[in-house]
Amino acid sequence: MPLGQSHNSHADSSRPPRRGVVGVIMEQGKLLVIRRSRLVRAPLKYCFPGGSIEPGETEQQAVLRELDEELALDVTVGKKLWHCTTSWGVDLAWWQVFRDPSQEPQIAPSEVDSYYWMTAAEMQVLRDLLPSNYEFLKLLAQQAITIDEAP
Ligand SMILES: Nc1nc2c([nH]c(=O)n2[C@H]2C[C@H](O)[C@@H](COP(=O)(O)OP(=O)(O)OP(=O)(O)O)O2)c(=O)[nH]1
Repeated sequence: MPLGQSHNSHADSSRPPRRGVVGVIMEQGKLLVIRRSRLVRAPLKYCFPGGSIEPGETEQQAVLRELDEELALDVTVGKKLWHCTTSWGVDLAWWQVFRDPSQEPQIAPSEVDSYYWMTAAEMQVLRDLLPSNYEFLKLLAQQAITIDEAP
């Protein structure tokens, strides 16, 4: 959501908690990481592609839409990897996603500054990662979360 637009804040307890999705793509041991644009909340932070679930959407439909909107990727949604509530009170579902590797991501600059392929270890030492992502990476390192190889 661009800056300046209203959005649901966890300070406003009269609204239901916001729900979001994250799409995790792993290829040859590397994760697809985005750097958020300077126009959105948490500007220039690193995270996985994703965003809010719109009314009437399933989690999988929201993952498909966000990967298309942010990176112009036409993906296949795999298994649900994790679920958490972020420090902002967002109910966040983490899904594994597969792309056709011949399809290069094309960033939507209003939402994404840049993208990177990183190992979990490289990602874990980023200083500007969204907080819940450290927890995700810790569980991945402990093999409490397992990501399937691309088919
Ligand atoms: N995209 C994304 N969001 C994350 C991650 N980790 C994490 O805690 N979040 C939080 C930040 C937001 O509160 C929420 C949804 O993501 P967002 O900020 O990108 O999306 P948004 O609400 O602006 O919605 P949208 O306009 O893109 O649909 O999930 C992550 O790895 N990727």
